[in-house]
Amino acid sequence: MTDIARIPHAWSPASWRRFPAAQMPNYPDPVALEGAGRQLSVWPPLIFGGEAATLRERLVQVSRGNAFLLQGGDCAESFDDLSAGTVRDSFRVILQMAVLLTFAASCPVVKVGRIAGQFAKPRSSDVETEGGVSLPSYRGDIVNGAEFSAASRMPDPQRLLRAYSNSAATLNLLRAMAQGGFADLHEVHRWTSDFVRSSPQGERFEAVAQSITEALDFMEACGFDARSTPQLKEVEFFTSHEALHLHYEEALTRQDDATGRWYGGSAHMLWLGERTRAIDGAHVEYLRGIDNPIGCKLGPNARPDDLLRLLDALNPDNAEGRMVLITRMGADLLAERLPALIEVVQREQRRVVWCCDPMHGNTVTTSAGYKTRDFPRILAEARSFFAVHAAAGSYAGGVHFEMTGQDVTECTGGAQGLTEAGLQARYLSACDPRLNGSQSLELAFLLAEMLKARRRG
Ligand SMILES: O=C[C@H](O)[C@H](O)COP(=O)(O)O
Ligand SMILES: C=C(OP(=O)(O)O)C(=O)O
Ligand SMILES: [Mn+2]
Repeated sequence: MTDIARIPHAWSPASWRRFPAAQMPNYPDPVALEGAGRQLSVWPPLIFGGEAATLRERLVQVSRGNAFLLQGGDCAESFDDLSAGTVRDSFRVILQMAVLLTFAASCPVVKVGRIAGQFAKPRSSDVETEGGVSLPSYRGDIVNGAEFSAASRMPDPQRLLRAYSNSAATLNLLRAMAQGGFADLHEVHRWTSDFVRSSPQGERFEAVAQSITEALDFMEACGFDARSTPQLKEVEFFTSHEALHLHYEEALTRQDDATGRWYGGSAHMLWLGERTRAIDGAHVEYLRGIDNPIGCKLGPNARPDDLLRLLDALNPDNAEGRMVLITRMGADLLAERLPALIEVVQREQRRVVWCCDPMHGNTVTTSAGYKTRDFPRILAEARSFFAVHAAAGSYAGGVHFEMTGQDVTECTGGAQGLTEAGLQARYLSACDPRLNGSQSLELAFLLAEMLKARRRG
């Protein structure tokens, strides 16, 4: 394999087309695909380069150990699920998690959703077989439909346009909620959804919310105008998704007038998946040329040498705030495999944010055919991530997880005691199992404890 950055050629938003692209769908009508790309390329970008640059500044603070990254959302957003309710419910759970960490551990939290564009999925197999019938796998709503029928599984370029408009509508609501009063700390009691309120986690959260309200009342009684302080009234919220569908990403790439830099215009942060991070592949080629913060998933088989070559290609200047390394090794393997990666980053003095995805290395399929993850194993990987970093003198900078604000039954375990038999009650995910609102809060309480312990040394 030859590293892409060592092959002399000029980068452009389309230069990825010269390299092998893993996980791309097979479109029956390539002309229609190019047409959809042309349409997207004249529509406005969803984010501005300046916003991506702001996220990089926030990530500099994470890499220096002054803040914590919280990145979460659906495994796969679905077109039909878009409503004010679904967006609001996910957003408020992330707000709740962030406020818990900020309050309990006095740690600023950088909030990034897997939202407003998380529509493309890599799959382990190109085909899915049911009752003796084999069809192309579901690859996310931007490509084809989840329903098991030949018509639905046919890749359709019009879906790129729908992905754009769903993302725009989602982002519009997120921006309104972040800045229009919903995220005001005075509203903290409204962030708990009804089904979480009655759970043990909901009660625990309400106790924290009460303390926050009392702190605000105290500040106001002292004459501090908490109601018009932007830091208390608004939040910064960023979007992200896996940069998998390169026709879509190419079409939304824009050059910043002021700086001449290229930005991916589909989200603030984009990441490389575990299955698309080949050093000679199209996904690395696309991402190396844009200036957004870039994530890179690292599974248990990632070798130190692979990581160095990726960092050379994606961040040749070793700029701070550019790279987020998202390890997803599984609770059993992390302690064995992560130290070598940390060591090479330390030895080569690479500037990165280390983030833990405790979901993707812990997926199992039940005998009834549900993909699930056991909550205690998710917590175990998160704990192990903190412990390994602490032992190496490295900063555990964030977590990346799949969640929804809905009352789903997709991951087993947690305070609700969800069992395998209970999964079928409300298993709604189109792809991987997500934490529900209550399990997400439970994870946040554990993280808060670990952050607090670290702060106290
Ligand atoms: O997040 C996505 C999944 O982990 C990925 O699509 C692989 O899932 P699969 O093994 O069911 O294909
Ligand atoms: C596919 C995903 O992850 P990974 O690339 O780590 O398997 C994902 O984040 O949904
Ligand atoms: Mn997933």
